[in-house]
Amino acid sequence: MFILVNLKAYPCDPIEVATAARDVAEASGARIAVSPQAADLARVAETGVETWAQHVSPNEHGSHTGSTLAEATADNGAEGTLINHSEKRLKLADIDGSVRAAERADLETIVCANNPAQVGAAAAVGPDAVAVEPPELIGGDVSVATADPGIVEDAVAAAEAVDPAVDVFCGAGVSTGEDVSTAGDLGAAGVLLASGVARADDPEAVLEDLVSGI
Ligand SMILES: O=C(CO)COP(=O)(O)O
Repeated sequence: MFILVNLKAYPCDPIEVATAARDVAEASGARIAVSPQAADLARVAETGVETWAQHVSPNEHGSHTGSTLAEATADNGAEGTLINHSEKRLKLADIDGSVRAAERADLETIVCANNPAQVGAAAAVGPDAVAVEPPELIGGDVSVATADPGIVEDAVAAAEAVDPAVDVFCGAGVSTGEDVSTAGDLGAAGVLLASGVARADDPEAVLEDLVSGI
């Protein structure tokens, strides 16, 4: 199980979380990545933790003010990127363009989706993985795998029907090792989470509990 911690725009210290994630990953052997704000990519990557972007733009080099270039993201230490997060929705053509941009820059990709139908569409674009995150459960206290196990199973089936090589993640409300374990039992290859770590008093303790569920 891959654990990806999305820091969103939470007011946490990205280096404190990155250092904790690096240490827990090293001690446990678990794969843990941290996805900070674009401006923090380089200093998060310098901690040695696996670093992911929250988004890359579909465009190439050129006159694209305000874009997040995949190549610049990779040059600043990112190894992968989320695309189409529920809080950063894209049109289908732009999801495709962002996946292609990430491929050019050798970034691993997870395309997010609200439900199993969108998971099928996202898988068709050819990312490394897709993630189902019901928007109504994001930021809440109940894990998607507990609140709606069927949506995880249906997402796994939807991706499998399109492209069995595409891994399926789930996210929303994940905060404990038991949540990780339940997600794995439903067929998820990993979890995305944010508030459970980014808003925790002791992020390292939460991460240690999370890896106990792998
Ligand atoms: O959006 C998410 C991860 O990308 C999930 O957020 P929460 O873990 O805060 O529910």
